Amino acid sequence: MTASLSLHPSIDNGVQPGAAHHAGGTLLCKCPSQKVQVAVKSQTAHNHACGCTKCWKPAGALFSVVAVVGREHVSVIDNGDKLAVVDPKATIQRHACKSCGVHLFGRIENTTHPFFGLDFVHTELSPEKGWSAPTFAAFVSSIIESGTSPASMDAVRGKLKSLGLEPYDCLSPPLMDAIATHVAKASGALPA
Ligand SMILES: N[C@@H](CCC(=O)N[C@@H](CSCO)C(=O)NCC(=O)O)C(=O)O
Ligand SMILES: [Zn+2]
Ligand SMILES: [Zn+2]
Repeated sequence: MTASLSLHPSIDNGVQPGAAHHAGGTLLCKCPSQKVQVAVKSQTAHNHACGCTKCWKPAGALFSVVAVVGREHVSVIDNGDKLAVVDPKATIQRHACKSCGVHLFGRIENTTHPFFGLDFVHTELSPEKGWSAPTFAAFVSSIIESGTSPASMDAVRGKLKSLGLEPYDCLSPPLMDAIATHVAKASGALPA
């Protein structure tokens, strides 16, 4: 791999900072007409590049870029009949457009999951600017599961670091700590 290595079109030339005040926007699928439209009426959080095999990636991208937002801020506003859940057994139920394949939002329905209440969204699907910027890269080693050569991983991690996106092979330490804290409170190892 070379310096022209492409990770995702929204970060390849540098990460754009988010706006201090951002009211949200509308996510659009990639159909030429009758687009699925999903309103997200809040700024997002924990935006990250994700190398896992399950998150939606634009054509040719090695990574998805995905953030979370409270599910109460997410609503389908048009052409919702085109949506279907990609894998009903997955923890994150990704609602995708049946025509173009884009994932409009991923929802956790398990009320005991540490991230219950948060939806996963790809804000590149919105024409609005100012969404929170990605701050790390998750599940980096997972791009091998999609066919990336292990020999490319030094270059991939190097480019992520050069973009200021620290690479992790799971989630970031604060998110892993939050998950572990939730588990410990549920088991009684920590006070609830
Ligand atoms: N190696 C696997 C990892 C998949 C995975 O665990 N993905 C995470 C992160 S998705 C957004 O950060 C996850 O929480 N998945 C739950 C789910 O997808 O339902 C692979 O690459 O497939
Ligand atoms: Zn579509
Ligand atoms: Zn993912």
